[in-house]
Amino acid sequence: MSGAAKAFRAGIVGGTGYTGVELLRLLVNHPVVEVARITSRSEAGTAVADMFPSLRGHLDLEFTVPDVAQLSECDVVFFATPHNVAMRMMPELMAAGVRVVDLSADFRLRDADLWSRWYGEPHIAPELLAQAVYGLPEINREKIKDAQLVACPGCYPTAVQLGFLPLLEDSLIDPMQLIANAASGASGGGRQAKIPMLLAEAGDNFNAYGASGHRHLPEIEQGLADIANDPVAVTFVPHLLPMIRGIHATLYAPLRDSTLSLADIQALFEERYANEPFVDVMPAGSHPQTRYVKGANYCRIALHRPLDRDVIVVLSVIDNLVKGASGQAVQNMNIMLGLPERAGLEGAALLP
Ligand SMILES: NC(=O)C1=CN([C@@H]2O[C@H](COP(=O)(O)OP(=O)(O)OC[C@H]3O[C@@H](n4cnc5c(N)ncnc54)[C@H](OP(=O)(O)O)[C@@H]3O)[C@@H](O)[C@H]2O)C=CC1
Ligand SMILES: CC(=O)N[C@@H](CCC(=O)OP(=O)(O)O)C(=O)O
Repeated sequence: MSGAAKAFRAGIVGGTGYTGVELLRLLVNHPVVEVARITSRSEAGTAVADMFPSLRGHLDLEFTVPDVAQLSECDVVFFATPHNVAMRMMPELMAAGVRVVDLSADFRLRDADLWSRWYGEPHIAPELLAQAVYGLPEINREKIKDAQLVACPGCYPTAVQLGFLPLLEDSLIDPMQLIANAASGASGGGRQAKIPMLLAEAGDNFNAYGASGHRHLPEIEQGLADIANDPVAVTFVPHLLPMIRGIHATLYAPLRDSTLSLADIQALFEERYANEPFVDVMPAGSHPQTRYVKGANYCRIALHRPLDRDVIVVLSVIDNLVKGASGQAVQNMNIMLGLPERAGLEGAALLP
């Protein structure tokens, strides 16, 4: 454990969940950011390395109860809490001038009424929704630089938006007929997940859920409509896969111009993502696997045009806890603090 102080101090609210411990895993290797505060109401006073022995030797810190004054001493505060928590503390933290990266859904939707329809209670801080910048760097990098509050995208919305993005930006597909089938590992349900995530329920099984309407649908449609500059309609069906980490999204889009070849579209994707440090366009016709991104901050994408028909199939994979949550949060923090975007996120995926 190095005793040398680093240049920036980070706080984490909600450090005992999967995204909290993933933030810790990434930040202990960050060259210039140190975790100075980490909160848990239930584990206050417990050493972080006692709760998470995976961090023994990396971090000498105890959980404390969430306290705005203490958090205000940090350069950036992450919320790794369930929905409906960050919005309660946000007005006070924002007034204290703290910069915040929220991993929950509290500030992802711009419309407070839409938010409360999907999240089940009135929004506590609707006046802050307009200030929140949606934290998908591939779209909002410039706005993220100066943002005080960044709302990190959900895991499914990250995989889906990055897959459709170049096609919608160039109006190549019919935005009203998009289909996204996506499957997630069980860590997507969080550490407090209920019965469906038990090994005996989720193991050796595969099922769709939320097919009649999942809370990520309005977020996906809001993001894609911004990209398309037009209304979009997406049929989105999430599935639970018996694995720990990873999302595999299979996206289907009707092509507007049948004279475009797969090679043309591949070239478009390669050009659009050429300068993106964390989006990898694989050779056309390949099949990205979730293990190609396990533990890493990448989204890997591959394109298909089956039998040369007028449908583009995009395969998009991420690690739900990294590019889908904590890695993307660190990427946003790097942009906000003017640091190299890859700082702390250099690691390659874990294989096998
Ligand atoms: N798992 C994933 O793949 C992804 C998750 N997310 C989102 O990230 C967020 C965190 O998820 P996850 O890591 O699974 O953790 P949990 O949802 O299990 O949240 C756990 C943390 O929040 C703290 N917490 C709970 N209630 C409160 C409260 N009222 N005030 C302060 N702290 C509270 C808990 O500590 P204590 O109760 O001890 O205070 C605990 O540390 C969620 O919004 C989730 O939806 C986003 C993308 C992907
Ligand atoms: C497998 C599983 O249950 N996944 C979660 C979504 C993942 C997630 O945490 O969503 P947020 O980013 O919005 O928090 C679900 O479907 O509710």
